[in-house]
Amino acid sequence: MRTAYRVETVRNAERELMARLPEGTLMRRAAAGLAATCAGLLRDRRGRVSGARVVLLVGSGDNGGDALYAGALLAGRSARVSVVRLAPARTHAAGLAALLDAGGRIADATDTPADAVVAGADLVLDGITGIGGHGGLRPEAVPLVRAARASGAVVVAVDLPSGVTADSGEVAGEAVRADVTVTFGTYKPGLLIDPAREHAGVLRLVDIGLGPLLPPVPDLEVLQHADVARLLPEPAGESDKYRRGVIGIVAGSARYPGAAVLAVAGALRGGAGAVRYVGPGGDAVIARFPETLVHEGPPSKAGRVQAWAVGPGLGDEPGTAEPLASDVLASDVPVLVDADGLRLLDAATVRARSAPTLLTPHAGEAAALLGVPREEVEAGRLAAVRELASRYGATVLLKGSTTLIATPDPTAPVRVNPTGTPWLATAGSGDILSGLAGSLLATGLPTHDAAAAAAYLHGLAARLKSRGAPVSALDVADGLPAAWRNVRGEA
Ligand SMILES: NC(=O)C1=CN([C@@H]2O[C@H](COP(=O)(O)OP(=O)(O)OC[C@H]3O[C@@H](n4cnc5c(N)ncnc54)[C@H](OP(=O)(O)O)[C@@H]3O)[C@@H](O)[C@H]2O)[C@@H](O)CC1
Ligand SMILES: [K+]
Repeated sequence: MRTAYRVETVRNAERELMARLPEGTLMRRAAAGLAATCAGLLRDRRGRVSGARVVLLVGSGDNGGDALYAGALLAGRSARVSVVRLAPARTHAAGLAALLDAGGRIADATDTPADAVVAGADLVLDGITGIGGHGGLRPEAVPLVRAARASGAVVVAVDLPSGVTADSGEVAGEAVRADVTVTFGTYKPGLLIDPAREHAGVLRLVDIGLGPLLPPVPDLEVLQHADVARLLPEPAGESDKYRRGVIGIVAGSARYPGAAVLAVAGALRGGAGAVRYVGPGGDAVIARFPETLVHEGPPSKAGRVQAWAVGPGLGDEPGTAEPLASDVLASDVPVLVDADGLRLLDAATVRARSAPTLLTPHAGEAAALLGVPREEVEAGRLAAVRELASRYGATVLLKGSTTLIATPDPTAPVRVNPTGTPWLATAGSGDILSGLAGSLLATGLPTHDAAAAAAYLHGLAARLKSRGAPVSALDVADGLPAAWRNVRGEA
């Protein structure tokens, strides 16, 4: 599992560690890891480090210090290293001295404009701001950062791309776009959540000895194959279909019968022993999946289920979606609410439920629930998912370029789903996810585990099926068994 911690927590751990070590040890460790990564990138690019042109963009804090010490190490290997200081009077003095000693030069006090110096680089090291930065890049940094991007140099961010918000993944104004980010001690939330994540490129974590001093519960966690494999249900020899769990799907409408088929397609691959379908799409469902148990009356009369998934394609006709959703929410089993089911959702009703609720909005639906513009949710995904979970007393899976899962407990880590492909943004793929997550809920997984395992398998199935090409929602459903095996290391 990958974990991320907020700046305040990182600083506390760093302070404790620094008190036990000789001065400067942490920065030297950070710089050594940074220089090793840069050397590897330069070897990949031009075969050797010697003679490579490296430009350091150095701000006024310790982030610049890291860049300067790493620059000194590269200069010691005969790279041609120049530093452009953004705040010459406040540059890390010992780092600058080390660089100059090793043969580096100052480029901001010459006749050549700094952006021209940057334009000639093989590698640009962004040491403008790290965890001490606030707000986007300041105006004097913008032309330099644009020149770095335009030059074709490899851009390596030190700890974080400068200009992104470490704790939230927000980007206020302009920020560095890195090819690689070398981060120290632990990941920070901004490296894992869009829009900042997009600025970070490939992530490398350098161990500076912080691990034992970080608290056991992180702010974010990113599950990986082994974590998801542990969550997936495994039928015991004596399991019959009822013991494996029955999922009830309430989806589709005269206008959107396909949503019923897609939600059932997801549910059939989620491990439940049987899928019950309730709604007007029964004929279409049976035609495609004859193993489904279909029912036309209200969900409460459909027979026993261990979980419900309600919402995909229910439509917005008054008098149809609402009674179905209300009936399901009145049940005493876990309920997943998606799409049209979210439209009329009342926080008090959800909070009063006796069993857990899982909401699976995309940014637009989340914005409607919160009463804010969609752009606000997209810019601040972490705050939005936390706020929704707290307001509704529910687990919330916020879909999108980085899918986030929050529980109502504000001290519990938010999960970030690492799988997926941009091709997954396709009609009906959310319906598959609803069925799949509902099915995992019916097998007895806790809500946040069902949500995390479903998002992971769904994104992986899309990736396996897509391999760079467009995928349809049904392709994703078809890819789920392979994703399941892949997670368990069986394929
Ligand atoms: N602590 C440790 O043990 C270790 C720390 N390490 C390293 O230190 C980094 C943290 O260093 P830090 O605390 O000095 O802050 P840092 O990120 O350099 O920036 C703060 C400076 O920037 C300025 N500034 C702020 N916003 C700005 C903006 N938008 N645009 C431009 N300038 C802006 C602000 O000054 P201001 O102008 O706001 O007064 C302030 O002077 C950390 O990320 C890691 O790289 C590693 O070596 C491992 C060991
Ligand atoms: K940086």
